[in-house]
Amino acid sequence: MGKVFHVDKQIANKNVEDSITEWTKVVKYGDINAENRLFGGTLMAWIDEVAGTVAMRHSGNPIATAAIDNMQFKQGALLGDVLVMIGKITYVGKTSMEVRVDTYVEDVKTGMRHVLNRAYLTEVCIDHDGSPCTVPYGLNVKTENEKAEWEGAIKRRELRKQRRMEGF
Ligand SMILES: CCCCCCCCCCCCCCCC(=O)SCCNC(=O)CCNC(=O)[C@H](O)C(C)(C)COP(=O)(O)OP(=O)(O)OC[C@H]1O[C@@H](n2cnc3c(N)ncnc32)[C@H](O)[C@@H]1OP(=O)(O)O
Repeated sequence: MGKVFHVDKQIANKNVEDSITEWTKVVKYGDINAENRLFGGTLMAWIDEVAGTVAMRHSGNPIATAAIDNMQFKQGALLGDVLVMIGKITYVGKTSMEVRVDTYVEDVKTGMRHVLNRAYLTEVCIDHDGSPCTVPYGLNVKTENEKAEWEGAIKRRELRKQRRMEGF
């Protein structure tokens, strides 16, 4: 586990582009089921890793995934497909961050990308004993898109809170 920041409040802001993370993966034999399709669980693990990397790059701190929203598979990916995964931070709370990960299948002939999955993940900064700690950096929200994501994140946060209060 990396070094842990110990701050009571956020010390500075970072930009969304400071931690944007893009991964390209080719679907290989070890990733597919008997129908030559990418396992959903494998994709979930990759999404988790992309989001975790974004959150670690934003906070400079160890993190844990608290929640993953919305794992709809809009289409499947097949053996040999090229996947592009783009993760970006959308919101920073006191100890948690929301990260959006978009996954596309890219047609290598045309460069066209088709959406496979969109997920929002809640990543929490943790200290040496695994307890939540302050995210050292806030977020500069500059563009209209970034503002819309931030406002959407506040609504999603409320929904998650409500779900937790209802016990699931
Ligand atoms: C330096 C650069 C290096 C880059 C190089 C990268 C290298 C490559 C990286 C690979 C990256 C892999 C990334 C994998 C990441 C895992 O796989 S982690 C493993 C799976 N996850 C876990 O084990 C977590 C288990 N859960 C827990 O430990 C605790 O529930 C947590 C998450 C620490 C939260 O603790 P808690 O006491 O319940 O927290 P609580 O005080 O109630 O809430 C704290 C915050 O979390 C939020 N929260 C808590 N529970 C939830 C929930 N269920 N839903 C939504 N929000 C929640 C709260 O709203 C609150 O937010 P703020 O208002 O403070 O912003």
